[in-house]
Amino acid sequence: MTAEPHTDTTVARTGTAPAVRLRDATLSYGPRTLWSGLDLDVSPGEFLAVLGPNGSGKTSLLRVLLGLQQLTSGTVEIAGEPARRGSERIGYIPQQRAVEATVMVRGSDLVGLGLDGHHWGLGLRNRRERRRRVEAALRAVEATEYARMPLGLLSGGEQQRLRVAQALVGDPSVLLCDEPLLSLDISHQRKVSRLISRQARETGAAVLFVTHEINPVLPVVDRVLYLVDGRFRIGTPDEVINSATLSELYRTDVEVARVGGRLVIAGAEDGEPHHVDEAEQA
Ligand SMILES: Nc1ncnc2c1ncn2[C@@H]1O[C@H](COP(=O)(O)OP(=O)(O)OP(=O)(O)O)[C@@H](O)[C@H]1O
Repeated sequence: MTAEPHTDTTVARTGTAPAVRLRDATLSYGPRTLWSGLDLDVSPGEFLAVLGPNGSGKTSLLRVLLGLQQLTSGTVEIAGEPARRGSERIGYIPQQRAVEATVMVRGSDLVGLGLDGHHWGLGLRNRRERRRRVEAALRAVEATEYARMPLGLLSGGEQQRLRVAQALVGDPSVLLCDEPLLSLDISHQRKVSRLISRQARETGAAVLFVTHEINPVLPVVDRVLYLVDGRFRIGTPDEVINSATLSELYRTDVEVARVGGRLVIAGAEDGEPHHVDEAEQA
């Protein structure tokens, strides 16, 4: 889609080299095109929320940036270089999968992989610095207490906080987060959102944050990429998450209301992806 609301001019305005750049990007699986003509620049320090119903291609976009999935056409660059597997510039919080109860790897070892998982042996060079950084990352997600326990014995939320620490510990230029708040309680949702946005502000990491629930991150989001059935819009939350734009994207009547600083969306075909749940209001 090429019309005016989708034109991405942030980088041109600020003059900063983009951390992520997609040009005329198309991704198809066989005859099915997930998205096409996607032009997107994400600046260092920017927080971009990636929204859309199930199957709209959000995770696939992250896989493209990770070099795990080839574009069908167009180009993708991370910090000026073509996307490639195993880039140490990228921190990645994958969509959560339960770890088998038999997995004996300790939480602190998982976090350490975020520092030297790309280069076997690097950790031996400076063990003290490595330990300091791992411990700081564990403290940041409040995981110190259980960091020595086997992963398989931890709750889903505890495991998730360790994945967040693993993604942050390497001080990445680009932080890719695939629904990182799932399975976290409200208090840890807030803490993790703030932690990720602080990382963006303080280290200049560009954040792409896939989520079905915009409200926990609304205060820290700079722009939104909203994908629906091959169509998309890019802009500030106000530019994109409004009744007119979402009705156009979903091709059905969608109502968006602001309630106490939160967005309530009704009528989207994916249910109500950003409605305020009871726990959130508590
Ligand atoms: N390697 C693949 N080959 C064929 N189809 C694929 C492949 N990977 C993903 N798909 C399909 O592409 C579509 C988009 O998948 P993707 O995981 O990117 O969606 P999503 O927006 O992240 O969805 P969700 O919100 O459910 O996580 C899905 O219908 C999926 O089945």
